This record gives sequence, C-alpha cells and structure tokens, in this order.
Amino acid sequence: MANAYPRDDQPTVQLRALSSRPPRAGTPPPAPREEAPGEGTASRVSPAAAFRRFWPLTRGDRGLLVLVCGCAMLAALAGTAGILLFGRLTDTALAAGSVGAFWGPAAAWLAAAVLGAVVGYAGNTTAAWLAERFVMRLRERVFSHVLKQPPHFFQRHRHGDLVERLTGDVEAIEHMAVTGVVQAVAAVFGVLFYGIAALWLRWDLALATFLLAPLFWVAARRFSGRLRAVSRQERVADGAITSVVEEALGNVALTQAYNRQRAEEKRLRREARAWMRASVGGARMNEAYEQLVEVIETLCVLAVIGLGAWEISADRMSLGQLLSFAAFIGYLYPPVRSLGQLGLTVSAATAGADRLLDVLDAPPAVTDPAGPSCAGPAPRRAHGRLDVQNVTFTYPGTPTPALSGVSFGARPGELVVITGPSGAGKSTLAALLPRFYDPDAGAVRLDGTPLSALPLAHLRENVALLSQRPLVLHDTVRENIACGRPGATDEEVAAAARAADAHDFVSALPEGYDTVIAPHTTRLSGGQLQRIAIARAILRDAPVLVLDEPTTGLDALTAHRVVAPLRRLMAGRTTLVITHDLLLARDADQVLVLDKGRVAEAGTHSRLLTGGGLYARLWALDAEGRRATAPGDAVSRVRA
Ligand SMILES: Nc1ncnc2c1ncn2[C@@H]1O[C@H](COP(=O)(O)OP(=O)(O)OP(=O)(O)O)[C@@H](O)[C@H]1O
Repeated sequence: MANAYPRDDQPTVQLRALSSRPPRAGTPPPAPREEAPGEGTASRVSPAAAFRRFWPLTRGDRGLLVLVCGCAMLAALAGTAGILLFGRLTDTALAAGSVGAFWGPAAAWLAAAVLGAVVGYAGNTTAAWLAERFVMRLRERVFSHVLKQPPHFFQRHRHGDLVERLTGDVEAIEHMAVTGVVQAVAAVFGVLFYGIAALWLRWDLALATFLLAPLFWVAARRFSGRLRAVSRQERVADGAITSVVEEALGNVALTQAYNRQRAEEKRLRREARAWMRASVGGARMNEAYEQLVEVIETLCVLAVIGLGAWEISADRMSLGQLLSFAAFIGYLYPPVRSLGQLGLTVSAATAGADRLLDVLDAPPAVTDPAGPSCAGPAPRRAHGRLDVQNVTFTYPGTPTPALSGVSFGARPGELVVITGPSGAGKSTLAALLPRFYDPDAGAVRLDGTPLSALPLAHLRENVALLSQRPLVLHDTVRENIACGRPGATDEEVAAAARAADAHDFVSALPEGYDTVIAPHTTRLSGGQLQRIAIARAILRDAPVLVLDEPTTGLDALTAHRVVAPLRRLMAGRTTLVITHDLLLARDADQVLVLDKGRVAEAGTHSRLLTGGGLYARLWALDAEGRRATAPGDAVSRVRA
C-alpha cells in the first residue's frame, strides 16, 4: 500500500553545485508498522539497542559504507567550491561586465560540478545497493526464523501481519541502519562545510542566520509526534487490509458457499476507510509541515537579503558575496533539517525494530542438538523403532496439558492406529514425531535415540508426515513430487507417481509432469493432490510414516482411490495413522485410544473390542455411521 508521504527510500548525497532551488531535506521516512492488536504498543527496545541488534547485518559492507560517506563528503566539498566560484563569477565577470574574467571561474565551477556528479552517482548508487542488500539480508533472516516457528506461532499471528513485518518493518529498520547512517554523515558534512564557508564569508551574518536554525527543529518537533501517530494508524490499516484480503482469498470457497462476499467486502471497506482517513490525515499534516518549513526558509533568506542589502549599502559587502552567502544558507538549512529529522527516523525505525524483534526473539520450538552430532557425517537411515515414554505436553499459554503420561512403542514396520474423541490429543502426539514440539516431560525415541539428540534434518528425512491437507508448492507437478527427495531423476518421480496411482491423471494434464500447480489449485481434486503427496512420501522413502487423517474430507470414491496407494506407501514402514475411521484398525498391530490427553486403552482391535470400553463404543458408533452410508461407501467395500 503506498504511503501518503513522499518517501526518502534511498540515501542521497547532496551534490548539485548550485541549483535554482536548494535541495530539500527528506520528509520523515515511513513510520514502522503498528503493533498487531493485543501486542501492546510500548517500545521495549531503546533506539541504541535496536541499532546494536541490526547493525551487525552491515558486516562485510562497511568498507563500502565508508566509501559512500567519503562520496558524501566530496559532494559537500564540491558544492561548497561551486558556491564560492559562483560568488567569484558574480563579482569578477558579472558585476565588472568582463567576459575574460568569466572563463577561469567557470571552468573551475564546471570541474567541481562534474566531480560532484561523479561522486554523487557513485555514492547514491552504492548507497542504494547497500540499502537493498541490507533489506534482503534482514528479510531472509526474519523469514528463515519465521519458518522455524512451531504451528501455534502461526495461529497467533495473522499472516497479513507477518507479511507486513517482513516488508514494511524491515524497510523501516533499513532507514536507521544504512540510510540513516549515510544521511547523518551527509548532513554533518553539509552543515560543516556550508557553515564554515558561510562563517568564512561573513561570520557576523552567518551567526545571525544560524540563530534562526532552531525554528526548523521546533517545527519538526511540533509535527513529528502527530505525523508519526497518523502514519502508525495507516500502517495498522495497511496490515489489516493485507490480512483481510489474504484471509478472504484463502477461504474463497467458504466465502462463496456461505454467501459471505458482502460481509468480506464490508470488512475490506472498513479497513480501507481507516487507511484512507489515516492516509489523508497524514498527507494533510505532511503538507502543512512542508509549507511551514518553506515559510521558515523564506524568512531566513529574506533575513539574509535584508542584512546583505544593509551591508552592501554601507559598502561592507559585494553583491557576489551576498549571493554566495545566500546560496550557502540555502544549502545549509536542508542538512540542518535533515539532522533534526534524524531523531524521528530513528524513533520510527525503533518501533519497527520492536515488531521485528518480537518475531526474531520468539524462540523456535525446537533446535538442532548442540555439539558435533550435527557437524559429523549424516547418521544412517533409521530402522524405524519408536518409543514414546511417559510423554507430557502442554501448548504454550494453555492451562491444561494436551498429552499426559502417554507411552507406547512400535517395532520397525508396525502399524499403529491412534484414535479417540475429538480433542483427545491425537494430532498433538503426531506433531511430536517430526519434532514440531518437544515434550515437556518424558521422551520420544527413534531406534533408541531421543529425538532431541538427532539432527533435525536427519530426523525429518526419517519421519515423513502426510497430513489431511496436502502440501502443495507453487511449482510443476514434477517438482511437487521430487521435493520428497531432492535430486530424484524423472524416472524415479514417475515410478513414485505410478505407485501412488497418480501417473495416469498427471500424464493426462496438458503439460504432464510440467504442469504448474499452486496451493488452492482447482486443476486437481483433493484426492489427486493427496496422491501427489503420497508419491512425494514414497520418494522420500522414510522408515517412519505419520498419517494424520489422510482420507478425511475426501468423499468415499475419492478415498477409495487414495487407500490403495496408501497401503503401498505403508508397506514395510513403521506407520502411525491418526484416524476416526476404524476400519483400518483391524489391520493394525496396535490400536491406541487417546482420551483427554491420556492413553485410555491400548491393544489389538479384537482385544479392545472384547474389552467393551471406549474403543468398543467408538467402533459401534463408527459401524453405525458405516451402515448409514454402506451402499456408497466404496472404502468399506475395498477394505472388507
Ligand atoms: N496450537 C494449539 N494451541 C493451544 N492448544 C491447542 C493447540 N492445538 C491443539 N490444542 C488443544 O490441544 C488439545 C488436543 O488437540 P488435538 O488437535 O491434538 O486433538 P485431536 O485428538 O487431534 O482432535 P481432532 O480429532 O478433532 O483433530 C485440544 O484441547 C486442543 O484444543
């Protein structure tokens, strides 16, 4: 969303030797994104602490930063020389009416302008490169950190808000760490050179005009707070608009099915109105500030001209001196303004830093084990023996444990069916196996080694997860399958697709395996996507498989097409199937019935059935449901 304020995206080096209008200082940079509701608005990091946290990202580029600062210095120097030469030209060539006196100062002025242009170009383009590199690095770091977050992190942060943090807040921090530094250096050199030159020309006049400088500071102070407030409101609305659009597009089928288009449009309009109000308010405030500064500048120039006229009338100053002096003052105020706004830039960036640190400091739920195990040679493929011992787990911020004292084991190649009422903790147990979470107490072991002692990459190569909603990458069908085992050949991909009963429908697509699919694609049905996910899992060839409701949400016929490939996938692997559909339980080596986070019953299907407990009741309910759908229940028929 465009910001209403003119943006100073790139650090600029002042270089024009003399222009019809003095360069203006940049307006305040965009304020950072507002905190998401409920996250609090108080800054937790000081500007210095925020700077220290992000400054290390400039490592490797600091030599270039020094070069940019050097360019800024040379540009200010060239500007100073140009103004002095302009004064000389006025006095020698113009006032005296001598063409001969024109060439010398004109050539020197041109040389200064060319030098200014060259260093300005070099400085500005390098600064732009450094700024974008910083943004790129920071964004990559935040993105990589976000990708390590546990599932509950994404439930607590709206996706739109995370997108805003990865874009707007990252840029706000860049304004402090790179652009801010370059602008500060450029402004300091500008103030120094133009100020010294003005003092050198007429120290008394210079001091008189310097007295007016605090007016800029007062104006900046008066407006900065309000500007920041409306800018923040704009960012809040910005984030909300992104979230509304993203949520509506993500749930477009639901929106249409429940005729929620109007409601969604209303939601968007509400946020867009808030954004518009803030945007217009910001534009008004910004314009008022700019115009006030213009008036102050005019006041300063008039004061100089007034004093100059008095000095010329008393023969204490030449016209050339006065014009040079006025030019210096014109050039001097923008860097003064720029320095005044630096505080604003930094405090705005600090709020962005706050939001980003909120994400960066969120600890990943799991980390690789410390020590040499990760650096050493990759451990061999696991056999697939699983031991879950007395595991207890509570989701962060929730009062009751989702799992309490859960224990069971599975030998390589065994099939364990995990069932139980809704909310019993089945999916939570599944999430512990690829280590999305670590248990608070107890241990999960693979071939006798605690999962926390295995390198994460190795563990996830050995434990394949197939969830109810298949993962779809925005890529070709081939890549969607091959990501199960990077480097797989086309033949291996096709063989996996055949085993998953996907080859025929993939081959029938207009571009076959090269057909591009995307999340929420309508090109493939739910069952077809699930078969692509099965092909991926077959290619991965992990010894442990976790299937979380793999056929839920599919109609009976589609589920039937999925069951056969699933069986091929499960063959020879330790498989944990989380399901409410108990037909598979008859084939299981072990059935685990969870209730309220505890193992209520465990054993074989027939033993549990004769026990007459929770499992028997669940089976009876399931059988009743099957009878009701018996004529069309293809899965039942296939399995029977
Ligand atoms: N991210 C989360 N944060 C907090 N609590 C959660 C989270 N995910 C699940 N829970 C809670 O943990 C408990 C177990 O949930 P889980 O999803 O494991 O149950 P389930 O047996 O898989 O249910 P279902 O069969 O409906 O999928 C529930 O009380 C649930 O509300």
